[in-house]
Amino acid sequence: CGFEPIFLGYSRCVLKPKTTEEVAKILAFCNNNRIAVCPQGGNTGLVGGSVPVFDEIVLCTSQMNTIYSINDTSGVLVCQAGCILENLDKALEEHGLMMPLDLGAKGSCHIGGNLSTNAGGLRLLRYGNLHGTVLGLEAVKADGEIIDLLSTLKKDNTGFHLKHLFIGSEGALGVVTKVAIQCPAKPKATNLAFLGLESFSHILKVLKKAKGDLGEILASCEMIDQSTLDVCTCNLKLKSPLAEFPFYMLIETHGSSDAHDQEKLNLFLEDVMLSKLILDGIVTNEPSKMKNIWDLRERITEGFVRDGYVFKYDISLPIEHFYSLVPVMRERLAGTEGIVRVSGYGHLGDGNVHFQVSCKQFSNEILHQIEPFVYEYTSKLRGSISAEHGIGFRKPKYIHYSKSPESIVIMKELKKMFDPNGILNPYKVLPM
Ligand SMILES: O=C(O)CC[C@@H](O)C(=O)O
Ligand SMILES: [Zn+2]
Repeated sequence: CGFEPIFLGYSRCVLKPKTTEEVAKILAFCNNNRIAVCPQGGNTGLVGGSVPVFDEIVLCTSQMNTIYSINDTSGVLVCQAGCILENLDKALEEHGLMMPLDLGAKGSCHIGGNLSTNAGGLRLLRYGNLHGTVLGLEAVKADGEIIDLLSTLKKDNTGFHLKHLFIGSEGALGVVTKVAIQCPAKPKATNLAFLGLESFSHILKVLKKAKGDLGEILASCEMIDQSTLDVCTCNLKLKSPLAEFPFYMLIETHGSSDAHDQEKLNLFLEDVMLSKLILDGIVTNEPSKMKNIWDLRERITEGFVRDGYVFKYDISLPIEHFYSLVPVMRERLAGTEGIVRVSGYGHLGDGNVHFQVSCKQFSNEILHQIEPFVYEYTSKLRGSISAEHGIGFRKPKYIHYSKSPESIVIMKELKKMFDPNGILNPYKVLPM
């Protein structure tokens, strides 16, 4: 999982059920025999949630890949949990639809894993997170009981909204087996701007202006700092269409009329150029050019790996502080041997920064200079210590930096209720 050696897993048994009933039988057996289970989708997570760290049985959803229905009119897709995100997108394309979420791992991540981790990704700014787009789901509790919450309705206020308990609980309360999700129309027009900027204060101004001027067509707003872009250009040898600048922004628009969208985008770009908010920029709607630009963003994770060891932090902060941790940490780590780069990039439009410190190899000394400082810093600003990657195996002992003692107690009570024997993803998500 991910690229961090601490997540090397071990398991003697991988089970690949095809149906919900098979999942139910496996869990009932494991529950009765007190056998720990690690639910696993595409195993693309970054916090070790899908890794069997203590010889758990792996319950892998890769054989559960049936699409049951796609409704052209309502836009509702119903499928099994093991469908690969990119395959769903391709299937929807024939119906003029697309998945509401998109992430770098789309070629291997499973929709069930996406739900279980409440995956965010690159177009959350426009289409919202899975708590909004998932209409219903089916899940199996630790004791094998099947919970049918597979509504396809947009509106349903009959009682408690139980589906939300399974979205983002990282397989600790149950295994998601089926999904009903609201899919938007595939945009007829997509345009992508790649901008070079001089400072983070300019980025904030451009973000505000993009929200105001592009309004309903704004779909993504990502930022990358220069040292992060270097992992793509130097480590992966990707080509950037712009010269070097301290910061970059990717702004994608989705709309129904190319002429209308381009007019808006061009006016916006003219303004930000004239007012010197940006230093340079290009805009394109050519699929191959858009792909090359998106590669500079989507392949960052892969690029960082080539530095050696990467300390990764996935943080939500109030927007004015989005980048503030980077200079603070650069100062804190100045002169420390073995550091390759201290960088920040990520989902600017959602206030979610991916803060990374890469070094030639893992070092305890560097780790202790970063942690718990990074969590304390985030907590003081009332940010989240895990904005989209979850808690997994990596962060249970830090959850208190983002959650109050009272809410941790409620989470533990819920866990006891859903999984009294603690067989589902033990030692993950919740602190001991
Ligand atoms: O590698 C990471 O830390 C971030 C991965 C992913 O969330 C992204 O936004 O590219
Ligand atoms: Zn991300």
